[in-house]
Amino acid sequence: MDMLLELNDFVVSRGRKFSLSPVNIRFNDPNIVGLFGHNGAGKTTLLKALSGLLPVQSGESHIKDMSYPVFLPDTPFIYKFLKVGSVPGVLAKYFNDFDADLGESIIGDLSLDVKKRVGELSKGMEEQLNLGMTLARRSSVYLFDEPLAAVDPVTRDHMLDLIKRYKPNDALLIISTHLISGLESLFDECLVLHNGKILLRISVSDSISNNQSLESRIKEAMINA
Ligand SMILES: Nc1ncnc2c1ncn2[C@@H]1O[C@H](COP(=O)(O)OP(=O)(O)OP(=O)(O)O)[C@@H](O)[C@H]1O
Repeated sequence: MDMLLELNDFVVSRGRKFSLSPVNIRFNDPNIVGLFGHNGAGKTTLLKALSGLLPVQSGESHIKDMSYPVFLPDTPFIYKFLKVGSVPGVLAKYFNDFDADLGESIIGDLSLDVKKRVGELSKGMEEQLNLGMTLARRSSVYLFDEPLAAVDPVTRDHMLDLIKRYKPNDALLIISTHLISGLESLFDECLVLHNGKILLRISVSDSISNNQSLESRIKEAMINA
């Protein structure tokens, strides 16, 4: 399997007080990766720097086919004044990698009223629209920053379905989250960050075959850090 994402001595600083330690990691498989860690561990910093939204102090990142990663921020990014039906056409103008036909079909799947403005949607529907439109972009690497944080359990299930249905089979997806319980079936592997360092990388299938709960492995790593 080709490399999908590789970081070599990747260093990002936020002022004088926080820095990612040189991160060295490689992802070859088109997995769904859970990115865990305490508040302030550096999850957003890592995802934003990989997306080109924060400067990198040193080191480098490589992505398959030199494509750009697709980033889903932790707050909705689609303008609220847009009519839902116009969103795919607008995003296709912003993003070269946006598949407008796929965007329209995802809106159809979500049963959204295309005549409503985005700002008139419920919070959960708006979150699903933002997630769905992010999945309508085509890339080898997707980076989602806490997409499941502020939604009720039913909406969360809809969002998990969206991810499973529309994540390209050959792409890597890294999701930062504080939720472990109930998401074991989503992740193929998990990373734990602490103070800007990767503390733990575990494959979910190894954890299951060792009869360990994913939640206890991750909590143990965070508590003992
Ligand atoms: N705009 C900023 N300017 C300076 N420092 C910042 C800024 N944003 C975050 N930081 C600092 O960078 C460090 C890492 O924060 P980051 O947001 O990456 O953590 P996180 O793991 O995503 O946390 P959370 O789970 O709370 O979202 C923290 O010490 C934080 O205070």
